[in-house]
Amino acid sequence: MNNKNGYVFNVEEQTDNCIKWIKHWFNNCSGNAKGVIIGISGGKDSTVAAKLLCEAIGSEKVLGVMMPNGQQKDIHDSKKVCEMLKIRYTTVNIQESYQAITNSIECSEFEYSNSKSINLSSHTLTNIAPRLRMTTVYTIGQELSYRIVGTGNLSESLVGYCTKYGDTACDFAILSTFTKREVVKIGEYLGLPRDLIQKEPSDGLSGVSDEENLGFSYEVLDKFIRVGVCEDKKIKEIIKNRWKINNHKRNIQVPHYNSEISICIN
Ligand SMILES: Nc1ncnc2c1ncn2[C@@H]1O[C@H](COP(=O)(O)OP(=O)(O)OC[C@H]2O[C@@H]([n+]3cccc(C(=O)O)c3)[C@H](O)[C@@H]2O)[C@@H](O)[C@H]1O
Ligand SMILES: Nc1ncnc2c1ncn2[C@@H]1O[C@H](COP(=O)(O)OP(=O)(O)OP(=O)(O)O)[C@@H](O)[C@H]1O
Repeated sequence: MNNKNGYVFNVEEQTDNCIKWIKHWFNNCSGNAKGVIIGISGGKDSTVAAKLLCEAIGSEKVLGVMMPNGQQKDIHDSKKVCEMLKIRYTTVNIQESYQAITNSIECSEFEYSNSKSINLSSHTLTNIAPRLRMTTVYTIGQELSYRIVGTGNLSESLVGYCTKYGDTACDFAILSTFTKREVVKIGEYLGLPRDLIQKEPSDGLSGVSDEENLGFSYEVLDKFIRVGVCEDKKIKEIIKNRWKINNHKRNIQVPHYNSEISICIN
């Protein structure tokens, strides 16, 4: 892809740089971690991320965690990824925790509400699973001295298609500078099976594809990101609006009224 500023995605160079950065981060910035943990969903992002990790630090240091919420219809893809990459893996089913937290909240009394209780909407429920997965991987990671890998990409991040403190929570985010289509190109370059990296992107939460949820395709979004062009004016506005209203996920607000905060540790 080439834009007015001369941006070209050189897959070979970008993959190489990413692998070098992972290696550097792990060896120098991870606080002597023993390994890394990645949630393996069977989708393209975690598949490509897992492969990059294996190339960078070796498959023996990568632990995959499969976290179905009850039955997951493509769990065979998750197993296939772990076996293909020869990484150790485990399965933690989050269904019981999901039901427990949902019931506990719905059974609690809220003094301000007329009915004294709340029924969680499907939208709110959607974000519970990613936050339980975050709790799961951080718990295992702390116990094993392993660090948590983020698999979020630039496209999802720019339009906020991710759960705050859910799948966005990580110790290092290895795909964060790549658009969705660039992630696929990296996967192809690394020789990953087409059925895994051409799979239709889905959050595995809402029951529909990302593109149905968002109302535009990643092809359109990624072109807008890299080339600055979006032919459909309505979609252009939707994307710009999503970018604006989700800014809070990329920049956490802190007080700015103390312009000079004094910290004396030296
Ligand atoms: N202006 C503002 N300033 C500061 N904070 C603000 C805020 N507006 C909302 N917030 C906070 O953010 C919360 C809403 O954000 P959040 O909880 O993330 O929830 P939200 O953005 O409403 O939903 C997340 C979306 O991402 C999708 N998703 C999630 C996970 C994975 C994937 C995937 O494909 O991998 C997709 C999911 O299907 C859903 O459509 C609010 O409840 C509030 O606490
Ligand atoms: N069922 C699951 N088991 C383990 N990890 C999961 C599961 N669902 C989501 N995750 C984690 O959350 C991340 C975000 O989910 P998301 O659906 O965006 O990614 P993906 O499935 O890898 O790729 P795609 O967006 O192409 O479907 C995943 O990459 C994975 O690390």
